[in-house]
Amino acid sequence: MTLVAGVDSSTQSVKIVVCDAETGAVVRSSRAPHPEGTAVSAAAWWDAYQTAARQPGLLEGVEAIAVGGQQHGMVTLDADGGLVRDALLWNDTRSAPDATDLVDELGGPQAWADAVGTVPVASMTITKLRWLARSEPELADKVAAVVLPHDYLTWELGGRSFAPTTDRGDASGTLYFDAATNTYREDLVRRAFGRMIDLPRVAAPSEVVGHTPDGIAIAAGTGDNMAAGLGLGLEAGSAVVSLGTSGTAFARTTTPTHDPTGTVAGFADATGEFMPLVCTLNGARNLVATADVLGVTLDELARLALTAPPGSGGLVFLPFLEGERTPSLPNANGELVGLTLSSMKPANLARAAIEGVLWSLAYGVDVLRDQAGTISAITLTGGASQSEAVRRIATSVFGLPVVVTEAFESVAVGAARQAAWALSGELPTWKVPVAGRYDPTDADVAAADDLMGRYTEVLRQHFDVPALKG
Ligand SMILES: Nc1ncnc2c1ncn2[C@@H]1O[C@H](COP(=O)(O)OP(=O)(O)O)[C@@H](O)[C@H]1O
Ligand SMILES: O=C(CO)[C@@H](O)[C@H](O)COP(=O)(O)O
Repeated sequence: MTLVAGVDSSTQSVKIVVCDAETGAVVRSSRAPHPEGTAVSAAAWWDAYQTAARQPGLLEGVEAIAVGGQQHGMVTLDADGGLVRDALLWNDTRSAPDATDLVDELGGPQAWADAVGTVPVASMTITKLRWLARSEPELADKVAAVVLPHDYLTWELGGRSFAPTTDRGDASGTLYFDAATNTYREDLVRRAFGRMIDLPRVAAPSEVVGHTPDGIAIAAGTGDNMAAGLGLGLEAGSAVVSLGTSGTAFARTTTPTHDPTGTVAGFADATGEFMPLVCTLNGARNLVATADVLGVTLDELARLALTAPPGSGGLVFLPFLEGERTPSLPNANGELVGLTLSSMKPANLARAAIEGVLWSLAYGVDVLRDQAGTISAITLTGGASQSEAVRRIATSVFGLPVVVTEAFESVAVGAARQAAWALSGELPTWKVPVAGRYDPTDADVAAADDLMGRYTEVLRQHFDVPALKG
């Protein structure tokens, strides 16, 4: 059996899977936690990878490996390859004013949508470059190169024996890469940082970029969402909704998108096509926080939520516990609206948290449809997709068929599939372990419409969101 490995280096942890290159079946796996916080040393991710990889026999017989990594994080290297400062992560909002400045300087949101397919918000690497140049000029002076989390791990995996590489999927999240022409926009780097820096070479989707000291072929790797797309075999016409630390909704298109409202980011995927994507800062952790407040486990939260009616008795939970990126409200706090003697029940709060987190992505799917065309089903993935309540409530929030998988590390498996592609030169067809499909009833579709109306109205009343659809 030919074996390949995939790595998911995401916000909260690293996961490694070893798969049969022919079928994709996972034969071994391991994981290790990442440090908390929105500014983290990239060395800690490499340490976590090494801890997970030390599991006896894990990588035995593996012939190729690839890394899917959390997107956008700014990893700064000096001329000797040392880390200049902690990486600022995708969910670090300190560069929000820099995003506003960059949007204005280029001539507004449409100019950015035209240039690189995406309007800057604090998550994007380019805004972090500007923040660094403005806020820490002495450190900025030391920066020779900037790479993304997956680029850094790929480089370390190769024992730093080749120059850093990236792929067009992850590069498209920097906002100084134009995925329509596959070129870096050096003018935008200079605009943000004041000078040019070394950037990783953009490898082809099925390329072997180097080898580990043990002789394992290393594939290009990609962003975690792009890897999940590969792991789930995403095709045009459906969307993936991921509930990890972030919430994301993304589709696959053959042409680039350019959404000037900033809701949909015009990223590239890991196959050579495009991946329009909506991302929120508030995924699974809002559910964890709600379970904590209610003093219950995540399983109990799910059981409780399923005892409440659709609409949670009138409770509306705007899930902005970590500020928000889509819509762009970096300084927002969450809101719980509609408290009455009858609605203020633990079960309603449990369900409202799930409805709120899913609603923000249902809103995203609505806008995604405008950009990507028909979306006729949703596949759920990410840590919180294992919640029975999330799975069952999703149909009455999206009003669409919802496909769920067995417990499945879609990012790590997608990275492994890319490794198999690089090894053989053929993208293998792997079976996705689908556990079930929930088709919405007429009542679910009506509940989804009602929820969308109520949430959009509360959002409109409580926050200034000029580009709000509907
Ligand atoms: N049954 C569940 N219900 C809700 N949240 C869950 C459940 N299982 C795991 N999670 C949450 O999912 C998150 C981890 O998901 P994951 O996709 O691995 O995140 P990331 O890729 O961002 O590190 C954690 O916050 C964890 O608490
Ligand atoms: O910023 C984005 C997508 O644009 C996030 O989706 C990050 O890629 C982090 O992902 P998770 O750690 O939540 O999987």
